[in-house]
Amino acid sequence: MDPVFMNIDEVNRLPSEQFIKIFGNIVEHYPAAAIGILKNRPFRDVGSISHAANNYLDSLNENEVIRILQQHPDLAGKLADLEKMSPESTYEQTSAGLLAITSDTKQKLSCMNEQYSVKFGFPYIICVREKNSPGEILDDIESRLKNGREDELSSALEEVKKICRLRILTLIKQ
Ligand SMILES: NC(=O)N[C@H]1NC(=O)NC1=O
Repeated sequence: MDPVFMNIDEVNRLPSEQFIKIFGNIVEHYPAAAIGILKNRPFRDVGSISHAANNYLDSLNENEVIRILQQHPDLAGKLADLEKMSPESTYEQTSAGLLAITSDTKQKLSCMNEQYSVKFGFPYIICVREKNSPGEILDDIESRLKNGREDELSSALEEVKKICRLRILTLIKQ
């Protein structure tokens, strides 16, 4: 991922198309989020960008939320194998150690991912940069598999917000 470090004044001065280009993947493959927060400029600080993104995400209906969840690559899944993930996801999954797991762990993860999406109708999403190891992620998916659909839908959206916040922080010089 090419790091872009801007300060908040530079962010506020960016032409709209540039803003959308740079912030277009703060929500995975969903540039509509960057477009949706443009009107909130000028931002006071990095926190207010992430606040605007959270408000945008909270304004979406269930179908739109599910569409967003479906944009995320599975953890250590097919897209990772094919090296076809976005630079942001590649960075995140690498930093959580997911691209260097044993085939046993990979198989467990794949099996639980499958159970999860069959049960809930959307993929398992977690902000992996907040987890220390693949083992912690396996424990999380195992425990979340026991939840009901409504709870999981809102947990998944909260995880998208965490991923989004960390992606915004990566772009801004503080
Ligand atoms: N499935 C899923 O949670 N994917 C992701 N999570 C994260 O932090 N980056 C991703 O690509």
